[in-house]
Amino acid sequence: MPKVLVSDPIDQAGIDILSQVAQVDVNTGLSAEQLVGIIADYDALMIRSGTQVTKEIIEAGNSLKIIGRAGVGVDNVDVPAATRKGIVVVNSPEGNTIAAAEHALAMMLSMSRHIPEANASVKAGKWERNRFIGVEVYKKTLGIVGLGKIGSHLAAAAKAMGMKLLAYDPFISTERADQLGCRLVELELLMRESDYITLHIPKTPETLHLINAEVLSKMKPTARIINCARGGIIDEAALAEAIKEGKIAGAAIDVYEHEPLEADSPLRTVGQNIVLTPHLGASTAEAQVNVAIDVAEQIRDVLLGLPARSAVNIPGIFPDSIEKLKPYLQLAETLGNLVSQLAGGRVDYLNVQLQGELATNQGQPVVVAALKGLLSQALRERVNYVNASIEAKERGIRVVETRDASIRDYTGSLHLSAKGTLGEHTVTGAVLGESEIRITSVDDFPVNVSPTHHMLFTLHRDMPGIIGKIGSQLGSFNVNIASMQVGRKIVRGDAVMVLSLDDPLPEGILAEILKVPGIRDAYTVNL
Ligand SMILES: NC(=O)C1=CN([C@@H]2O[C@H](COP(=O)(O)OP(=O)(O)OC[C@H]3O[C@@H](n4cnc5c(N)ncnc54)[C@H](O)[C@@H]3O)[C@@H](O)[C@H]2O)C=CC1
Ligand SMILES: O=C(O)CCC(=O)C(=O)O
Repeated sequence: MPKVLVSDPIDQAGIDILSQVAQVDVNTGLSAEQLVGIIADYDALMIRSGTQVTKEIIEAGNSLKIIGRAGVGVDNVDVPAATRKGIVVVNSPEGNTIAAAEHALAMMLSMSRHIPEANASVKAGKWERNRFIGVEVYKKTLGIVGLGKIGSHLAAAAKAMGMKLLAYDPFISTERADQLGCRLVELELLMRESDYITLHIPKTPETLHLINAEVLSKMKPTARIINCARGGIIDEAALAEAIKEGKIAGAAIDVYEHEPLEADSPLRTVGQNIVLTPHLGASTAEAQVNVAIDVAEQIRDVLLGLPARSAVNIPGIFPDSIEKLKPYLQLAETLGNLVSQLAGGRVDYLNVQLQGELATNQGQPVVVAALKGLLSQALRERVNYVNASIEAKERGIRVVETRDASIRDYTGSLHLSAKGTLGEHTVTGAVLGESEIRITSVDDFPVNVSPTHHMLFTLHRDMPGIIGKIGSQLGSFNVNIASMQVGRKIVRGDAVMVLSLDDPLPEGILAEILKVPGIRDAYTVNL
């Protein structure tokens, strides 16, 4: 019988499901070393946010087939390490949406009406009615950062309470924001105009300390901020200082850069203008049953050899023919990611054309893979083969699939065009041999390059000296070029340059490149 380790408190409904197919050991509060010591005995690991599933634990888990996160964020799992080891990571993308949105709402209201301090005061025997004059949220402006599942639910509730809504989400269409009654704006404007700001974004390298001292300084002195998303999105020291110095009116925080919150955290000494809860966003009876059942069912299915419905790292829904399609899925994902970065974040249209032999195949998985790539900048590991189409639909992205079997430049190729904030861009790619992926055109200029982690694309006039100038610009920023190729249709006309780089492009370099005479556009891409 397979063995499942449950290392965080999980609702009994989940344990009951797992027990149908496995021996279940509930062992919470283990240290990382203890987990490394015992994990080799287990086929599955089920966690909440308390367990950090590190590379060392994954490497020691020689029998592990699946890690189930009973919740949304998988930032406490080293997903790349699990993927490399062939371990499926699953989550529950929607099981606690309502709970988290309601917690943010509760935080906003309790902060506005001083509920925690008033409660403590009455329990201490006092009756201080004049000390606790609050403010109403009615007709106030709520700025929602991240208009995904939780942000959208909160928008509906806040609208019903008579609040005006602003939203910042570079990956959501204006139409979707309009539907939710939100005015889509840039972060700076949201920070300036909102009376309440609430964060509902994932923690990624881009969102780490997104709300720093400078961003906090844009807030009105009467404004308040709520973080029920992830610790580390707000710079905690800067937040504590902003409240202590009266630069902002208050904050309500559920999640912390280090959990449990350290004894000497500056947030603990802010005083009465801050409400702190110990990562309770998902802690409702309903949400805990939802996520436990959702994830336990997926663990049970995978242990029975069936696909998982919310795998964050590998496709879970395709039949056996997946082996044949695999290189094309990889191609589609890469091209989707590439075209989303060329077109700018807010893509509202994607055309996927299946060419050659691919046009005669099952197309849907390839389109889904392209969408997964397209949305990966916004949703990271939360977008998977199962939810990519729904996520795209919710973001108002129009998806069109076309086929042209007569295009035979390669056995099978894929042409993607997307329209976003930076205009319409196209990319084509093919699979060479068994599995070698190539980008074969960019904006209809022919090239033949392998995708790499860091790339630079330019649109320029084909004229003497331009390649050298770009080379020296990159050199002056200490960026090493691994390969370079120019694609053009006519001599001395327009051309694209594709550079594969060994290093990420530092900030500011694009502005310098755009100053080079003849360069029309330049894009950095990270694949
Ligand atoms: N406190 C708690 O107990 C809980 C916390 N969470 C956290 O809440 C967060 C949101 O969850 P969901 O709404 O389910 O996720 P979601 O994936 O549905 O929505 C996230 C949204 O953030 C947007 N986004 C991504 N990067 C962005 C950026 N740099 N700037 C602005 N927007 C950006 C995406 O376009 C997306 O619309 C996650 O971090 C999740 O882990 C979720 C449940 C419970
Ligand atoms: O497991 C929990 O209680 C935390 C939930 C959470 O943060 C999430 O689902 O992302």
